[in-house]
Formats: sequence, structure tokens, C-alpha cells
Amino acid sequence: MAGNTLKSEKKEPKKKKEQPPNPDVLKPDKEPEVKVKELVKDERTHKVLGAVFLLLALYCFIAFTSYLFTWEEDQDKVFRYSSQVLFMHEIEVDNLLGRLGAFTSHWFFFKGFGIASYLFCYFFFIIGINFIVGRRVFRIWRNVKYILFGLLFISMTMAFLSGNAAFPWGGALGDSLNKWTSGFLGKTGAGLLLVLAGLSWVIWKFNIDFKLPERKPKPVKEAFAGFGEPEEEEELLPVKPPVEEKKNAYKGGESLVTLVPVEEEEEFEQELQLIEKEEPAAYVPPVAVPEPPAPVIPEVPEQEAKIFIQEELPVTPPPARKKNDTAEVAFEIKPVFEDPDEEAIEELEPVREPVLADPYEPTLDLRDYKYPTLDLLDNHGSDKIVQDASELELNKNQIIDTLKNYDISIQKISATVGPTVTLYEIVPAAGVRISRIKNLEDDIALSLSALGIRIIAPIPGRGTIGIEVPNVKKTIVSLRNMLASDKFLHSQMDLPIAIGKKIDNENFIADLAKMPHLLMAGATGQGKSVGINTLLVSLLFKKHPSQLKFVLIDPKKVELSLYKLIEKHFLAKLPGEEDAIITDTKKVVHTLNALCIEMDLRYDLLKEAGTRNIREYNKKFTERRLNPLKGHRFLPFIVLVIDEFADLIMTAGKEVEMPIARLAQLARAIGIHLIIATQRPSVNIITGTIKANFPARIAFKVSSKIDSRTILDIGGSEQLIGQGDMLISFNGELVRLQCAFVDTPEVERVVEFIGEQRGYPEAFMLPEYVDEKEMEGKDFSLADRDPLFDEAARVIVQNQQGSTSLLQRRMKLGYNRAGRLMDQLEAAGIVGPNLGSKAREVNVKTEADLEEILGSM
Ligand SMILES: Nc1ncnc2c1ncn2[C@@H]1O[C@H](COP(=O)(O)OP(=O)(O)OP(=O)(O)O)[C@@H](O)[C@H]1O
Repeated sequence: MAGNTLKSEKKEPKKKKEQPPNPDVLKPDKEPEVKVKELVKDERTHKVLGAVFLLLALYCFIAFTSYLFTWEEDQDKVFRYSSQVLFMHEIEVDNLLGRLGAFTSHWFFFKGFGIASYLFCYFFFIIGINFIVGRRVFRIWRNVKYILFGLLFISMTMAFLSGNAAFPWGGALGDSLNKWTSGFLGKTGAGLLLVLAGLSWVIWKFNIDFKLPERKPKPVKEAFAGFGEPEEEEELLPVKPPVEEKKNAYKGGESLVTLVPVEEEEEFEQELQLIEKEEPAAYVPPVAVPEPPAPVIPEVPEQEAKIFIQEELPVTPPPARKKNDTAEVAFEIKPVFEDPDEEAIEELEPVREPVLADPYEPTLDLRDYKYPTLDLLDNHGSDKIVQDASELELNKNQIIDTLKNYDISIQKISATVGPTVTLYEIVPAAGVRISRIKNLEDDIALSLSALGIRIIAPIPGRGTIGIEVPNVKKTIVSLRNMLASDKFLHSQMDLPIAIGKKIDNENFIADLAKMPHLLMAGATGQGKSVGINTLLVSLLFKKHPSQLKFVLIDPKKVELSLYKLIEKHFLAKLPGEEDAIITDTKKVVHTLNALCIEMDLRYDLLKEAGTRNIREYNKKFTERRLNPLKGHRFLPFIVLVIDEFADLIMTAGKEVEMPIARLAQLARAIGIHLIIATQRPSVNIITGTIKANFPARIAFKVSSKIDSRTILDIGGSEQLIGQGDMLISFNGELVRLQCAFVDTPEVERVVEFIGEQRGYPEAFMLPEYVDEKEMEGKDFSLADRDPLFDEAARVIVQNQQGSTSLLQRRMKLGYNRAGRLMDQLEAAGIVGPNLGSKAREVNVKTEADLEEILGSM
């Protein structure tokens, strides 16, 4: 928090100076510094600069173009009077932009670079655009390098081609370069040098493929080549494409390290340093992308790549590859994170190739998937906090007066202006008991005649007392700005969610995977649905469809229906279900139980892989140390969202509560996370069991102190002011936030953007859940055997292993169903009787025998 700093309007400091020194006075200590910084950062300053540069570009363009037609007439005058010509009114020139135009053009063309001078127009243009748009549409450093090369190359080429022409095609620079080179290499040599330079540039820029046969995308089967049990790993290694081949497929460089384009190298270095600093364990990106994705990639993928690289699939490849792997990172180097230049990304794509097919890469399933871009979201007004100095002064005086009325004197008071509320921090005079101020909470609220006063006495970790007073003018926190923040872009979290802004305007971005579940409550209309959208959209901006699946439960039927467009990308559903978004209570029970089965299956997989959590497991899987033929698979995170938990508990009670409690207790390690929202935070809805397993809780405004206590174990959320004003209890701290705002049309745009892209053939299938009760009494007879009977028999015979868990894993079945199938197989004589902990004996030895048996059934 900003200590004693008062972030307020510009007039404030003057007022302060006129007052006699008074300890009660708000101290504008760092005000001037803030103003300068603000001015520099102010987007209006950038826009003005942008306009200046664009005009400069236009000016040069007109002057240069006019010069092409008027140079003969004007050259004489400029020659004769040199820069004096600028101040000689009597001299008339033909250039459209007058004497300055004639002089500038002459200087650029004749004394400089000839026709290549136009590159300066381009330079001013890109700077202007960057400033005016407010982000780096063009990457300056990259373009400067191109421009420098262009100046040398074009001026020399033009001088070479134009020979003794009167017009300065190559300018003085071109002429001297040409003269020197022709003298040194001869005319032909100079020509060849130019051809060589031009050709090299084209090859460099477009990475022309001189090979005759086209590179084909790796077939899906091959993507699994190299998988195997850890002990088989050695043998399997040769299956991977030989390094030679990979190099060729890339750029034909000497070594993988040298494949990094020189111009990117320093950026790679920086990124490398960054990674090394951040991750002492030297996690190195194992990303494999066999083919460059579509040429234009929006901003977020790079961020994703970074997350992915630094966190998700950490491997430690041999040192020689390290730098090369960081080439992947170069793709998301800091500048690119902020505002990637699409052209630059296009160029960087090939750099990803050399790590081809080394580790398994889940995102290859949808390799051309494009992450949503920030322009799909809106800016809801300026995120700049506007605070009225007089309002601050008034509130401060009122606080002081009120406290004085109760004989409480204070040493100092300071204010931090947030988006919705201002925090007045009071340092009481020595000897004043904090509890006295706390007791006056209502009186202070009354005297300030403002709603939403919250007193924090004392502010944990500081010797001050906080009084939060709502601002008259509130600032909407746009999700777009939060997602564009460095903190989010560079976040290394598994499931980063941009929740909102703290009172000191710091972005509150948390990792859902660490929470590990989230309970949200708030009276109707206070911002819950917006909150859920905020969380979902944050995740959609960061995660690839292969890395994350949502299970959406929406008893109100309308809140989450938008997301059905992304069914084939991000949603999970029950087999055989029509809709991925679950609205029916009965299906909710099935889905929750199916998730429990998925959880059990995942635990089995983890156990078998000898790993403790999803991260370790996925790491091992991507390193191809787990055999997919044995049921191992890349495990995406699953986020379960329930938008009205109260309805469910009312209708299904324990049937819902139990699986949720189970998931909440156990699912953390295997990557299943829950977000549960409710309008009615009463104790019969948010029971002790639920509460105990949801350490992270969000409260929007609620109707009573009791409700607040039910959610947060403390009052306060009844005093919030609605519209996304919230308290979050996380990591043992209670923080007041203004929830980031994302409107429904924005969400629509994001889901449409994703939905229009190629997805998986179907939604992610959850394991089947068969209700015990429904199956009761249906004793097995061959006539009504399970529809999966034949398939199960084949699995058992192929593996010659009569084990229920094999069926569970291979067929993604729940324990009960797999057990029942096993009983049926026993009844059919395909497997022997249960042998306790040992697998059953398989009576049918060959698949041909089995087919015969199945045929005769
Ligand atoms: N973070 C926010 N910033 C600004 N305004 C907000 C924010 N969140 C919500 N609002 C405003 O409050 C209105 C109601 O929000 P929302 O629909 O999320 O409420 P809710 O709690 O989900 O209501 P219900 O439970 O009835 O669905 C929104 O339409 C919006 O105008």
C-alpha cells in the first residue's frame, strides 16, 4: 500500500502548502514525482507523440515524392545557398513543401541515401502507429535493423544500377559504397555481391525451402512414437527422428544453437537469463511444434507459451539444447509479451521446429489453435482512478472531526484511492486504544453519511487503522487491462485467474490450482456472474484446449449457456449426453460422480507412474516415459464451475454434497479444481464440510452480517457496495477487491473466436457413471449383458490379464461398472474366478477363439 501517499488530483499539493503544519493533514509527499510519471505514462502524451510522428512521415513522403519531380529546378538553389535557403524569403522553390521540403529532400536524397530515403517515412510511420495505438504494433528494434540494411542495400544497388544518371538514385552513401566495392571487387564482383546480399535477405526472411519433397505433418500415430516404460526408454530413443534430420527440417544450420537468428539472439539471451533467474532448477522448455502454426498469431499464445514453457512441462534436456529451447522462449520474449508484432511472430515460427517430436506436445492435437486476443475485449472507460481532491479533503476532515468528538486524537492520516473505495489509514495518537475506534464504526459511518464504510482495526501487519470509504465516482476495472498487465502476461501459474484490483490498484492475480477451489457468494445482482465470466475468460486467454477442460453446471440454465460454443475445445461432458452444459439436477449428480471416477482413475495413473501430482505426471508423460498403451495420457486440468449451488443442494442434498466434498478434499493433486457460486450463503447450503474444503472464498455484497460470516467467517461483506465490490479470503488474508468487469458481448466474442476454430471431434469425455440404484435388481444374465461386454472381453483377451483396473483404465469405466463387466465375463467363462488381489486367469487365449465365442453368444 502506498503508505502516506495521497493519490489525488493535481490541485491537492497547493492546498497543502497553504495550510500550517498539522500532523492531521494528508501528506502529499510524492505528488510531483507521481505527476511526472503520470504525464510520461499518460496515453494522451503517447497519442500526441504518435500524431507528430505520423505527420512527420507524411511530410517526408510528400516532400520526397515532390522532389522526384522538382529536383532539377530546386537543386540549384539548395546547392547555392545550402541551409541558408531555409531563411531566404525571396527564393522560390518548386517542392510542394516549400524551402524546407526542398532542403530536406535534397539532404536525404543527394547527400544521403537516394531513393532509399523513403525508408525514413516508414520509420516515422511505425513509430507513430505504435504511439497512437498505444501498443507495439510494430517491433521497433527489428524494423530499425531492416531499415539499416535497406539503406545500405538499396542505396548501393540503386547507385550500381543507375550508373552515371543525373538523379541521385543511390545518394552520396550509395555512390561511395558502390565506388569502393567496384574498385575492390570489380564491377561484376560488386554486382554479384549485391545479388548475394539480396538473395541472402530473401532466404533469411522467408526461409525458402529448397527441398523438393514437402515436409508432411507428423501422423498422429507417430506422435506417440518413443513412448514407453521408463525401462524401455533406452531402446525407444532411436525411434525419434535423428538429430540430423531435424536440423535439416529446420534451417540447415550447423548446430541447433546456431539456428537462432542473430537478430533474435540477444533477446533469447535475455529471456534465458530471466528464466534462469526465475527458475533456479533451470527448467527448460520442452515444447515441440512440428510445423509453424498459422502465420498470424495473436498476442496471448506467446504468453501461453511462456507459461507452458516455464511451468507445465519442465524438462532438463542436455545443455546443448538449452539455448535452442529458449528459442521457443524467444517467441515470447518480454517485448513480444506486451505487444507482439505479428510479422515478427511469423518469422519466429521456424525457430520452434528444431525441438520437433522430442518431448510429447499435447497442443499439437490442435496445432493451429489461436488464442483469443485482447482486442476481443472492451475497455470500459479509462482504468485511471479519478479522485476528487475536495472529496478526499472532506472525508478526511469528517473522519478527524468524528474521532475528535470521541476524544480520539490521531497522529497522521493518509489516503489510498482505489477503484471503488478510498482507504484512509489512521495512525492514532499514543495511548489511544484501537478497540475504541473499532467501536465507533457505526458513528463514523453515520457522520460520513456514506454506505460501505468498513473499518479495519488494525490493518494486519501495520500499526494503522483503516477506514474504507466508497468513492463518489467509481472506476470500472476492465478485464482487458488486467489481462494485458505484465503480471498476467508473465504469470507462471498453472491456472492464472485475474480477479480484480486491490485498493492500492495492484492487480490481484491468483492461481486457481493453488487455491485449490473457490467458493463465491453474493446476493443477487452484486456481480457473481460477471465474476465467473472473469475467471473463465482469464483461463481461456491462457490455456490451450489440450490443457484445460471445463465442466459447467448451470441450474439457472442461462448464465453459462454462452460457453456451449467451445464444447469441442474446452468442455467436458458425460458420454452419450447431448449438452455439455449441465442444467438437470440428476445429470449433475452423474457428472459429479463421473468426476470422482476420473479422479480415482487419475490417482491410479499417478500411482502407477510413481508421481505425486499432475505436474510431475504430465512432465513424465511429455518426456515419453509413460506408455499410452498402458492407459497413460496427458491429463488436462479440469475446472468444475457450478453457478448456483443453492439450487442443487435444495433439490439433491447429500447426493450433490458428498461428491463435491470428496472432490474438494482429494482432487487438488490430480488437477481438478472447483468454482462454486451461490446466491444464498446460508449454513444449510454452505455446510461445514464444504467450507472446510474451500479455503479460498469470495464474498460479493450479501444481505446480512450472518451471511458474511457464513462465507468468510467474519462480517464485512454486508457493507460492500455491489457492482463487483468484493472481499476475498485467501491464504489467510482478507482483501477487498474490485472485481474485473467483462461484459456478456465480450464473452460472446471470445467464445465465438474459439468456437469458430477447428476443435476436437467431440467434447472431452468424462468416465461413465452408472447409478448403483438404477442397476440394483438387474441381476446379470447373458441376455442383458453390458453393451461394453464384447469390448471388455477383447481388452482382457488381448492383454491376457483379467484385471478390473485394466478395464477401468482402458475403457475409462468406473470401478462398479468394470467390476460388473468382470462378473459377466466370468459368467461367460472368459475369465476365471476372482483370485483376491491377483488378476483373474484368462481362459480364452487367442482373439480368434474369443471372436468365435462372442459370435456364438
Ligand atoms: N466487476 C464489476 N464492475 C462493474 N460493474 C459490475 C461488476 N460486476 C457486476 N457489475 C454490474 O452489476 C450487474 C449485475 O452483475 P451480475 O449479473 O454479475 O450479478 P449476479 O450477482 O450474478 O446476479 P444474479 O445472481 O441475479 O445473476 C452487472 O450487469 C453490471 O452492471
